[in-house]
Amino acid sequence: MPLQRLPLEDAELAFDPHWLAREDADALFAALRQGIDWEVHRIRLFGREHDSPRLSSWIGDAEARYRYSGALFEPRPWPAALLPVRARLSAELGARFNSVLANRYRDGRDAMGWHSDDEPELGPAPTIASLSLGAPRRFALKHRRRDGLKAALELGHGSLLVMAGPTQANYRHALPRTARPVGERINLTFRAIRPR
Ligand SMILES: O=C(O)CCC(=O)C(=O)O
Ligand SMILES: [Fe+2]
Repeated sequence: MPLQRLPLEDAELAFDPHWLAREDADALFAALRQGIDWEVHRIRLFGREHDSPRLSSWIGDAEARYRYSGALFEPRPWPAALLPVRARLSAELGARFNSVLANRYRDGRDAMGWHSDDEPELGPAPTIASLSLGAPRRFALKHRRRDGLKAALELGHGSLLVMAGPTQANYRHALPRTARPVGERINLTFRAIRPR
């Protein structure tokens, strides 16, 4: 099934719940869980440094340095398992991704707070391709200025969500904590970074 446009005013979203076949998603999850050097990134929130509540790795081509939540990240090299995924995304989306932020949510306490991916390195209308593996989690979006404009969707194993155009300028998004018992999840956000 191809990517389906999701109707949400002031956003440009496309979704495919089964972008990766089950077996391919299983294999990629296992390869990344074991093959990435997962770290706890420090993030700045309201002027204070904290450990982020998840494991992360910033991966990319050498030029893809990235300032994220107040810290500068030098990219790690691409794991072999990600190269065919990057090539397929680039071909299907007509976008040239040079980096990916990998996040691993160990259980329902791991999460990501409200933010927009609007760092200057991404440019004004970035195309960000978000591939999810493992346990399904709820992903929420809310408009930055227009009260009541919001959406939520479940990002399951092998699903692809593409956020493009004005989405980051107009919306924040989050991966909320949950008290439900949930298994591990890995999310990959493919990005095109323009070096400063
Ligand atoms: O885990 C997710 O689905 C969200 C990740 C995200 O928003 C990000 O990496 O910027
Ligand atoms: Fe994000």
